[in-house]
Amino acid sequence: MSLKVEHLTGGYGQVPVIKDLTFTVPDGSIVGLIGLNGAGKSTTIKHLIGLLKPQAGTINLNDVDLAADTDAYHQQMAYVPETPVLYPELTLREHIDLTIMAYNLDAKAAWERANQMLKTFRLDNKLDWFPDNFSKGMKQKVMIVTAFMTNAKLFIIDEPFTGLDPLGVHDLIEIVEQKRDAGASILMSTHILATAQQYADRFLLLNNGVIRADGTLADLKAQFNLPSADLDEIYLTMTKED
Ligand SMILES: Nc1ncnc2c1ncn2[C@@H]1O[C@H](COP(=O)(O)OP(=O)(O)OP(=O)(O)O)[C@@H](O)[C@H]1O
Repeated sequence: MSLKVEHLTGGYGQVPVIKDLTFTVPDGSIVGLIGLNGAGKSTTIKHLIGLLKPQAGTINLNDVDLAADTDAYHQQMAYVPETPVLYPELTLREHIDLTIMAYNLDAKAAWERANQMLKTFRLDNKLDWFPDNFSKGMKQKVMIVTAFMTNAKLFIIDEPFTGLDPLGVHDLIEIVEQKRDAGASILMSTHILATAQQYADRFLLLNNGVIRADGTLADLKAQFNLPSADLDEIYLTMTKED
């Protein structure tokens, strides 16, 4: 079960950006996708959400193959992009209703989940606002609510910590941990290593489009032979290898 990626090679043209990636995001775990600017994190994510077509390899979520059954795959996953994408002509309430339709959710239960998160993010009194009236962080929170109100098995979050205030980061982590504890798989790309180290169960270190290391912090310490290092030191060591 969970997300299984095998021998994934892909990118934008003939020359691959990511090369032969094999990894899993197990059920009930938060995996941090870590790498320098240009390492291939966003390209990997674009493949996982079906925006790019692999040159080789397979992407499988709970036995549903992305290439073979794209709709069933998408029903099981939710994505929070780095830059919020909202419909300018729809209110916050209409974004929630649209998500209920797109994911075929039970409206009452979904609204209960959404209302809880809207309250946490202090957006519960802004249901009739349009996206133009929201700040960047507020738009990001709307994206988080519409993703996490679904029953997705896999949540992919691209660089979630940069646009949120510290309280927002804290609230997001609580929401992510609740989903993890309920058995979901979460993959998040980030440069904020201290936060990643605190909350992720496993890490995937990408360097120049290949996986340099994969595992828990203890696994990484062993792989890099740095028994007392933190994620920051391990990451810096990796970047100096080139
Ligand atoms: N639309 C595109 N067309 C062609 N090449 C691209 C495109 N987007 C990214 N690339 C290239 O793919 C490589 C990996 O980029 P990617 O955006 O996946 O990196 P990243 O790890 O997400 O970096 P960052 O931390 O800066 O977001 C880079 O060499 C980049 O130049």
